[in-house]
Amino acid sequence: MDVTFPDYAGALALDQSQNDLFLFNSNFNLVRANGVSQRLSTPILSSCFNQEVQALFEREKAKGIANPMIVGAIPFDMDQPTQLVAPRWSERVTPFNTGLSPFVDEDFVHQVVDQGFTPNQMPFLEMIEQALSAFKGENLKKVVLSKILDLTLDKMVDIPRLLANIMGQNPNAYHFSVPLENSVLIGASPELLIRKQANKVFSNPLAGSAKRLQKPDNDRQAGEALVKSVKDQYEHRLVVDSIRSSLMPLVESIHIQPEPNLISTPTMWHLSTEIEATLLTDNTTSIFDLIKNMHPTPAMCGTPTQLAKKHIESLEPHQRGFFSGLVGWCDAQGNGEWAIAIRCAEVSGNKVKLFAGAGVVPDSSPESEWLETSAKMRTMINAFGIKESIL
Ligand SMILES: C=C(O[C@@H]1C=C(C(=O)O)C=C[C@H]1O)C(=O)O
Repeated sequence: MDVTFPDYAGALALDQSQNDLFLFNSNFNLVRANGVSQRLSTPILSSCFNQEVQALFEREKAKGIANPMIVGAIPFDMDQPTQLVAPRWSERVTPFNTGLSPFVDEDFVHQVVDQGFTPNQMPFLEMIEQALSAFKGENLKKVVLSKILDLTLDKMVDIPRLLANIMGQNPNAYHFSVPLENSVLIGASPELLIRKQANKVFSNPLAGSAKRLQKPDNDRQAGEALVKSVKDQYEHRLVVDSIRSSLMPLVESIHIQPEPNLISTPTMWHLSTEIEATLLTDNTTSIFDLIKNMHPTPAMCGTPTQLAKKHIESLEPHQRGFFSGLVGWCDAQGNGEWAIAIRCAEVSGNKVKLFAGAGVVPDSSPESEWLETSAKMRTMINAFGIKESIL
């Protein structure tokens, strides 16, 4: 049966006229929200952040909302302002699963009028070389470096239709559409920083990547080679070790898969580890406290965190903003889910920014990191229906 966009949007309860819809969809929760009752832009690391969250929830409760929600985005740099809101309307329902996937809206096509990378290929390769020389002198073990692709498209982007395409093309991802001040942050992330349900927490870090290939045999071999790659296993282990040590002081028990799984998105292979923990009893740890301990993991930043962050600030010519930050929701009862803002775009009218990063360790090669970051941008290039070869 042919599935048209209106059918698909109907199944998603996507309102085609709403450009300011917040949506977050995982295998566990579909959260939709709309309008702004209160805003919270205080940086998450600010000393008054937790008090402000409490005060915001209290004011919502005073309006008669039993279990208010906060939705939005947290930047890569936790000292920068958040864009969080208590919405006027929200709902959390069982996740979207209509059996309509896969859905590709063949008529949703964009042409690229103008494009530019920051940094361009040559300066990107030099940036990676500089990172490689930084491993020699210091205690640096891994640094994640990124590039931005700025696109001007031939027409304004229809956000609900883009979202339907993202969901149809990437059925297993964390789907999100988050209205920001002057743009919409929208994408299909494969990576979960944290889901919290009462005193149970779950995290699913990824690190170590290979591009999917067209021919099934080659594709399978690329996945197998990733599992055997000492470099990628090392890159991955740094992330898992960091999450273990950030959760340890807060949990009663923790279970971490001994070896990573191989997982795939339509465009990439990744090494993936599932982590489950139970918080200490009588614990007042909020999901934001957990985020403060965990974010940014070495999957987005590097190891050791502060040193890697310093290198990112000096090597990357762009500001990441919300890219490689977090998108999600939480409620006043302490539940919530925050995915990492990757495989996504910031869209404003017909202007689009794509982002992709890659973990650099001493065995990395600059050319491979360029190719890996381009491959990661494919998720969104495909979702926009961009046919020309621009990467
Ligand atoms: C930073 C990105 O991806 C992250 C980096 C990975 C890696 O270096 O192998 C893998 C998955 C993500 O944790 C991105 O997609 O932009």
